[in-house]
Amino acid sequence: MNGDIEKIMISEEQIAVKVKELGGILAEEYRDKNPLLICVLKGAIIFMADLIRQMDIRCEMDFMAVSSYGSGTESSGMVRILKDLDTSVQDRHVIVVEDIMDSGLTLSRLVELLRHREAASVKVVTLLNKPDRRKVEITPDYSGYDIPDEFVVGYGLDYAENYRNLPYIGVLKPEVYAK
Ligand SMILES: O=P(O)(O)OC[C@H]1O[C@H](OP(=O)(O)OP(=O)(O)O)[C@H](O)[C@@H]1O
Ligand code: HPA
Ligand SMILES: [Mg+2]
Repeated sequence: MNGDIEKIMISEEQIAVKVKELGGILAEEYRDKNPLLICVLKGAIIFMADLIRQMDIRCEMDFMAVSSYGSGTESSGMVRILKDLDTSVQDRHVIVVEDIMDSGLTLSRLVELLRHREAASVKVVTLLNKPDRRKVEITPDYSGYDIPDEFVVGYGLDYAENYRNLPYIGVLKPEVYAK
């Protein structure tokens, strides 16, 4: 696992500081709004788990699974709903929680869907943002780190379903892709 990593881009300590900061900002903004945090499975699960514990307010969580990447490193452009929400978003203040905004396709489709379902408000929080890769016009409402156009793994992010359990954000050695 660790041996497959070429470099650590964002350390465990840096992530913790940023997650605490984002949690504090969201708690302030959403106090008394009982927001519904939607975790976009699977990548956002680790971020969601840490973020929600840094929000000292009443809030709820739900989960959605969508897929655009399959097992590769390029978005297919199609966003399929693999698992839908259990909760109605109608008249709810929704915060979509993501690990990364890359092409922006996943989040733009998701935000559109949640607005169509008549959420009171829809905002996006992402730990990582890759603005250079955007294919649609969308900006995260809250973002942890802007990162360069490199494929990253760890802290929920996978390559072919592996490496999600690394506690930091890293870049794989090129030979890993050749396997
Ligand atoms: O901005 P985009 O180009 O749409 O890419 C971002 C999305 O792609 C990844 O998920 P993926 O669909 O690979 O599923 P996963 O979360 O289960 O890994 C990532 O977790 C985001 O959800
Ligand atoms: O850089 C990335 N790493 C892992 N999954 C991703 N999905 C979009 N971008 C990425
Ligand atoms: Mg994802």
